Amino acid sequence: MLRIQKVKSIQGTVRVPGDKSISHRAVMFGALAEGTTTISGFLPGADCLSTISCFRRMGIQIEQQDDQVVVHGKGWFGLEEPKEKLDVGNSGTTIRLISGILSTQPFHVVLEGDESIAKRPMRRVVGPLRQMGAKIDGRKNGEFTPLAIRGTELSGIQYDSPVASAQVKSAILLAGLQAKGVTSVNEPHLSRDHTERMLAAFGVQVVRDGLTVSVEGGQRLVGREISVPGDISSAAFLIAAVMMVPGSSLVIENVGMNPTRTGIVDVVRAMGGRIDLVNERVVNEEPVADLHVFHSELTGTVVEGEIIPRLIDEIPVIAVLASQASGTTLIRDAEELKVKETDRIATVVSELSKFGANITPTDDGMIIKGKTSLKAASIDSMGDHRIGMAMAIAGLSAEGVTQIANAEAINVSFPGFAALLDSISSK
Ligand SMILES: O=C(O)C1=C[C@@H](OP(=O)(O)O)[C@@H](O)[C@H](O)C1
Ligand SMILES: C=C(OP(=O)(O)O)C(=O)O
Repeated sequence: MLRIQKVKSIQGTVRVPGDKSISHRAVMFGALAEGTTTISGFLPGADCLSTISCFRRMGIQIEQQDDQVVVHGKGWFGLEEPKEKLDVGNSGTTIRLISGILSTQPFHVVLEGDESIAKRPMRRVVGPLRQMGAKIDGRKNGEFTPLAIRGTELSGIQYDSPVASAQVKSAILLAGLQAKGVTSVNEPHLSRDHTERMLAAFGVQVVRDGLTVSVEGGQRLVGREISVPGDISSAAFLIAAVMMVPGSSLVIENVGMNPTRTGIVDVVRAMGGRIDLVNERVVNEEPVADLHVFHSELTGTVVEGEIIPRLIDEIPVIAVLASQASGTTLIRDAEELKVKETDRIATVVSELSKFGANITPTDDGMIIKGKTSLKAASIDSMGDHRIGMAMAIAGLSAEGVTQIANAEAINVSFPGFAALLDSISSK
């Protein structure tokens, strides 16, 4: 149980843990590369540890201590058939990206995860991988886990993805690296492009043409050093904390500022919030900056269209911010929220309503009317890390003591969240 109290102000200079998307990819690509990959700034959260454990079970030697990781890659076909099922835990990124990799491997694997993973749609990757020739089975004709994959020789496809999903795009491109001919993926809006950037850093040729990205089969990856920036999706909770508590200001150093991820900064600024970018630089093909965040009075906004994939994981905390902004905030085109760790339209609405917020669900998002004064509540994260953290932030400006059950889910992406928040709060 996590307890959160109203705070007087948020102040300090901090770093957030490493980017989850980049950490997963660094381990996966390191395992498939020839030679050693050394990762610093790795996120030692439960999801990325699931990725490490899956590759260890396939015979890859990986040393991990806190945020330092060494992966002893054995080349694309150096993986071995695991003796047991692979457990992806709570991680959608692990199961979807690994499905693309395993579709090319000459062995049989069963993939499984927790209760939340069992409800998340898999045909979005299973369908296109089958079109490439992959042999994949799963409950409800491959829609749900457990998935059983028997790798084989694949052929490249030109895939028009109905969703802007980096997990779908990445699974297909990874399979495409060992498929005959060229594989390309087109998406309705640009989703996060860490796979494309990191493959290039590992020596792979990746061709982008607008919203279409292509790779040719038969390419090899070469091990290297990767420095992972702080996760903007984790920084988002601290940005929101500053905006919620009058008189606050905070420096968040070394945050990944990949433009496919910075929707949160754009939305907070559109609401009237001040975030200054300092010391902007590029590390391993990824833009990075220090964020200077200042408390500001916010007004409601509309969040829709191409920005949605650029802030999809931040919508729970944007809803919290919107409850403290004057006027109405509309969030549209975000039906993808329904297939995350929980149905995040339903869980944000149910939990934020408990604080007294004025929030209504819609088919593809939510409507929040502000500004309401929040009262402490008894919250359930429902096993969803982002719901747990978003509600903790709401608790910072609520009268009384907020209690968050199942708060251990927060370790999925932000180990040390509660202690970090405490260290910058004055009560
Ligand atoms: O590729 C990734 O690392 C991720 C992609 C997104 O999911 P979708 O691809 O399902 O949009 C995001 O929500 C998830 O937290 C991480
Ligand atoms: C949706 C998320 O992750 P994943 O899909 O990897 O479980 C998330 O971190 O919010």
